Amino acid sequence: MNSLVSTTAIEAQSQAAASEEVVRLTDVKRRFGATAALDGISLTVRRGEILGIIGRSGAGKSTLIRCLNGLERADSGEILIEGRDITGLSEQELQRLRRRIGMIFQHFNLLSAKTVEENVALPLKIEGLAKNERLRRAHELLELVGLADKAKAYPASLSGGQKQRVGIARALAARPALLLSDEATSALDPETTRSILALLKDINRKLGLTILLITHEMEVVRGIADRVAVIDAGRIVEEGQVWSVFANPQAEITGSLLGGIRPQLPEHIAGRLSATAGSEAILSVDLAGPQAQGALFAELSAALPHSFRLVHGGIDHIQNQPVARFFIAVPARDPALAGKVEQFLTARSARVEVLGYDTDHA
Ligand SMILES: Nc1ncnc2c1ncn2[C@@H]1O[C@H](COP(=O)(O)OP(=O)(O)OP(=O)(O)O)[C@@H](O)[C@H]1O
Repeated sequence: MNSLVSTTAIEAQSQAAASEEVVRLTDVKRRFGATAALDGISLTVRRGEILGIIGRSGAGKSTLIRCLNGLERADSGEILIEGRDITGLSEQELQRLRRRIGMIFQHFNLLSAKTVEENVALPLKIEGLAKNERLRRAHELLELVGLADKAKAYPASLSGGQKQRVGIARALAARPALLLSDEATSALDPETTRSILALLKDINRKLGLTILLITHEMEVVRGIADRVAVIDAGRIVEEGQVWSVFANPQAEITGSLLGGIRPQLPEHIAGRLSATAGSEAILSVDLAGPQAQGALFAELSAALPHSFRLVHGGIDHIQNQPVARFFIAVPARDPALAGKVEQFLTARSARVEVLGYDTDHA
């Protein structure tokens, strides 16, 4: 049966109601002594969705993932997997639950003494499937992850990216309802990371697989997630569609995690900004959606000629939505000009901030 839940009528009903939610956490808490590792986490992951959970080291990501697969017990709160609360399950029931949850890890966790096909088939051996069935399924999965020719190889002869492909095939062997990815690309170089994220996205589309991934890299979230939840000190401090959180981060931690992949004011300019006076005012301009396509600056130029010059920035496309961030310089000789430019842009849904005055621009 393709479910964790046993077949009493009431349970079947509640499962149907919750079938679109593979995961639902409500006010989950877990302390270690004085440390609140999880301090009231509530979130949902819908079927077929990819949710990215991002946070700094120590934010609570591993504790969250361990609570989800039952390796850690929550102190309080509710954890529903496919509509069933797992917080009170016995060890034996948790083992059955884990079959519904595939996991991939930063360091792959492959068995070095077993071949690739044996690694992939292992979860099915535990399930009690006959050997020819196990190998048939393993080959099907190796085909899916592009490693059909490595079935007889040992993990030591594979690259990091190939090892993670084996890890993904193994995680999918028992047809899980949920794939948990624990920093699965953190040990990989950027190009291999991109290929693994593309593979996960492809599997998500082909199989409708629900994926919850934890990471400390916004690039990973940007590359694959539908929604993102930002975790800090055991709390979800921000949550939303990836493009919208990238376009308009609310929490300070989100802004800082985004720092590496959003345009930033070049350091040599930032370093010489004055808070009060200079030859140009430097403004940051954030835009998302149709307004971010670029016509806005042409309109600004037409409405207020010679009112600005572009300093830095660009347009990104996230989940097919344009997300733009520019830095512009407005001559300070007319003290009212920066205010007029700001007004023009904010009236058209841009977020504008005066960062300071450039003291050195000729
Ligand atoms: N078994 C434990 N005993 C004591 N403290 C713990 C334990 N597990 C986690 N913690 C503490 O709980 C907090 C959250 O830890 P957790 O490992 O969940 O964070 P994380 O976001 O996964 O960090 P990282 O990215 O570094 O793995 C940290 O302050 C950590 O020191």
